[in-house]
Amino acid sequence: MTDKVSKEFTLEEVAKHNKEGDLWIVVDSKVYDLTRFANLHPGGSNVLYADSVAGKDATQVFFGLHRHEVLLKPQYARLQIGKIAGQEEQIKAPQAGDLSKVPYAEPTWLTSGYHSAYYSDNHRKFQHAVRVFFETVVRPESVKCEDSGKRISQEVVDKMAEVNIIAMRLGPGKHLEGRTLMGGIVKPEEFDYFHESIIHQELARVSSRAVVDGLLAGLVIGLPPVLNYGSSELYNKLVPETFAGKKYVALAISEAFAGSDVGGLQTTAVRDGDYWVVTGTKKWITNGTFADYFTTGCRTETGFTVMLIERGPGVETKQIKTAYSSVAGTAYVTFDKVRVPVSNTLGKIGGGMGVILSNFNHERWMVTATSIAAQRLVVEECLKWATQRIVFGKPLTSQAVIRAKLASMISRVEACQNWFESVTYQMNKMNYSEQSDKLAGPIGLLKQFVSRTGRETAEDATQVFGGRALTTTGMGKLIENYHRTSGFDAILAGAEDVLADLGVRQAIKKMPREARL
Ligand code: HEM
Repeated sequence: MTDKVSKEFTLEEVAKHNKEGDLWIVVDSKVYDLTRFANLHPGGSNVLYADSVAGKDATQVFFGLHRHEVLLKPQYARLQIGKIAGQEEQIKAPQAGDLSKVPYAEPTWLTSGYHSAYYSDNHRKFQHAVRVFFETVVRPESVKCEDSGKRISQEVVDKMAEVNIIAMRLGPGKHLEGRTLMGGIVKPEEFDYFHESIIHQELARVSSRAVVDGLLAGLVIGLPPVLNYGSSELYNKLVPETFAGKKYVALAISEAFAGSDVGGLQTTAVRDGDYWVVTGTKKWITNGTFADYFTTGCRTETGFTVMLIERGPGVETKQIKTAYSSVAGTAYVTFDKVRVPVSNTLGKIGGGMGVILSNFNHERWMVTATSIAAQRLVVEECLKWATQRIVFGKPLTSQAVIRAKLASMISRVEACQNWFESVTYQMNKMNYSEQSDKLAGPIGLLKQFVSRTGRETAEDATQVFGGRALTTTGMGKLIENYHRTSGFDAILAGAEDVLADLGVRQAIKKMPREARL
């Protein structure tokens, strides 16, 4: 006995069902009965009754107008009543963990037949497990939360905690000791920055820009000062509850008064015995709407001091509407005479600038990792679209101007990835203070380069997709999202121009006195 979808028809049989009240079509060898669906079709019913569509093989026109995922949705998949005898489906549904076969859709280290100086088989095994996790657990949540603007559910956070993804997003270090990472694929002492970068890049492949931040980016940037500069009491309190996904942290540095110019901050902490009394405001605080702790930069008598402030009396957060989804929890935070134990000070009193500046490196590096993965996805989308889209009777790829745009996009993402890998290798070889000294400049330059190329790629991709890149649903939805949000990479963790300047200033500082032409 054959089931419904394997029932076989000939094209001649399908051709008889070509009118209102009796409408079949073929897409990629599969026969769909659209008789009842026609009136519900979001693109209207009349397009389906066209001579070139009704009762015909509509594969080409279908893929000019819809993403493959439409056919995979249960409500549409069940319209299939059989297949064409002698034909096999060509466009396979991707399986969780699959590597894309589209050229440049994966970095070379994941592309069959290519080699890498940096990645081992352990990284590949790890990457596969992380991709399966993100595609099966995070992607569905990402789609839901991007639309609703609601924070990521506790259920997903719990699953991330279970495999220690939250802990791993903070990089290698003693905080990983004794933990089973991704089911034991990598030992804590072998976990390196390439492993970490895999997590950031896989996350960016399945998520919108806002979800990348909503998935506890605040913790990734707010917790390291506690790990690196906090007392052992603070460490022992925060590490278990945050890595278990039960408490959230935000980094509260920027203010309406000062963004990249950290020196201009106005939030003040005044000493009162064993307490600081903190008053001021913070703006653009990622995850601030739901954070339990705020790693906060304050002006103190002797300079700038960083401290951990727990949500409690005097702490208020309210959501700021931004160009991306409120799933990121972007907040305006007010501290009104908040009493903070002096033991919550991170680093030396008055030594906050060093705490913040050294913390920036990892954050900026992480932003480049996610930005590069997002750009690569845009390249993949453009290559697919330009191949399947027929204009003036030919695929878009037959237009030299489109090929030139693809050339620029591919070159940019490859340049970014290669520079990123080289910096990541240096991070693996350096301790924290060496990184602070030697990599602040290069990471600043790398980040400004990556965010700039990202916006150029967003522009190019928008031209390739045309009007489809302007709608939040349908063929160009990822391009629309990327175009709308790629600017975040250029601002968050240090504005592009400031970082370019930082990189050059660091280089000038290190110019040898004897250097002459
Ligand atoms: C199994 C068959 C089909 C299903 C399940 C289906 C489903 C959909 C869905 C869900 C949309 C909304 C946009 C999106 O989410 O991508 C859509 C839009 C559309 N569909 Fe279909 N469709 C089918 C076949 C066709 C065919 C054969 C044509 C041929 C002309 C067609 C023409 C359109 C058009 C013109 C739009 C509007 C596109 C836009 O706004 O850019 N559809 N369809």
